[in-house]
Amino acid sequence: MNNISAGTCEPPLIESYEALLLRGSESASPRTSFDGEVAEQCELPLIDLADLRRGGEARRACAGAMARAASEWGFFQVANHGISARAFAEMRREQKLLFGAPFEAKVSSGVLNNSYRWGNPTATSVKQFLWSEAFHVSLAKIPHETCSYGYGYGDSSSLGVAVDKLAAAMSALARTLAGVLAENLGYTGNGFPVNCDDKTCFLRLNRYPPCPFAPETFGLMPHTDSDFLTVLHQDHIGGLHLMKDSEWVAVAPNPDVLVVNIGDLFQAWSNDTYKSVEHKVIANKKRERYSIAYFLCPSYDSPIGSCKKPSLYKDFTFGEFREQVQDDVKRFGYKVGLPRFLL
Ligand SMILES: O=C(O)CCC(=O)C(=O)O
Ligand SMILES: [Fe+2]
Repeated sequence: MNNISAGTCEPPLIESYEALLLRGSESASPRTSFDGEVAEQCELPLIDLADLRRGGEARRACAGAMARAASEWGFFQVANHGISARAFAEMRREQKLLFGAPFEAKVSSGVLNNSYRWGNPTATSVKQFLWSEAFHVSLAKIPHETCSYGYGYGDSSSLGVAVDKLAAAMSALARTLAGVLAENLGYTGNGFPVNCDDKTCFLRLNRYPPCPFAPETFGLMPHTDSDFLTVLHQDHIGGLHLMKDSEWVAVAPNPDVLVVNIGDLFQAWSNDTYKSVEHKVIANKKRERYSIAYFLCPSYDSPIGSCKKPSLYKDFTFGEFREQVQDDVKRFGYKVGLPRFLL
């Protein structure tokens, strides 16, 4: 990393990739290696949230369709979601400025609470390399002074405002969707998930630079999300793939809708009724791609529990789940996830 010239905004992906190639180790586990097949494009189930607001039979049908998609696909798209195109455009503008800042500034200026990541520091072969950079922002605190990254790029107030505004809108939407899905399984409590507020969640700003080794390279490796539910806004480039009936399928990109997926915690709480499905991003040779993900998470000390007895899973808190995931990634190079907690 010593040969980075001042002002270069790109992380040293090529250098790191080539260093891994030189190491020549092909020890990637089979579950993380690229299979080289071009996946078919699919249309995810599309849920019109205007029906939810209509109430009565329209709401019931909408909730039913959402629950079906959550159990058959683990994924769906929502239209008429109520978040303005302007809020996404403003965030995207800030996102582009932020990723356009010098690499050194992204790494060391402390911007967005030191949440910058790039590549895959634990990769032992090119099959595990990630052609992406991201700010994985805990919403516990985004003090506005950490929104400044100097070098004359961007200014603290507009980045902070865009993050706050979008996080609030995505939070409200994620909670509404989680509430409807929980209600569908008989939940009658107030607000779902419990112990979840604006400060326990995460916002992730992703950028996938053009990749000379595409499409044989991951932007993001196959994974499931360690949360209750994720809401994703992507641009028009495409690259997101998900596992459907044991095959990878590509999600047709549509910036006018949001992609929603069930996370591990919802799968556990729903006793496997809703599915936390593996997904990945394939890098693109020519075009850069941006996405924004909101992760609906409870506080670390929250017991996840189950809506049905007997539960398929041991009792665990979100903190215990995260710790186990981190331990497994350190020990094996990949996340084991929910199977660790099966009874
Ligand atoms: O960028 C995407 O399309 C997917 C992002 C994702 O899966 C994640 O951030 O967990
Ligand atoms: Fe994900």
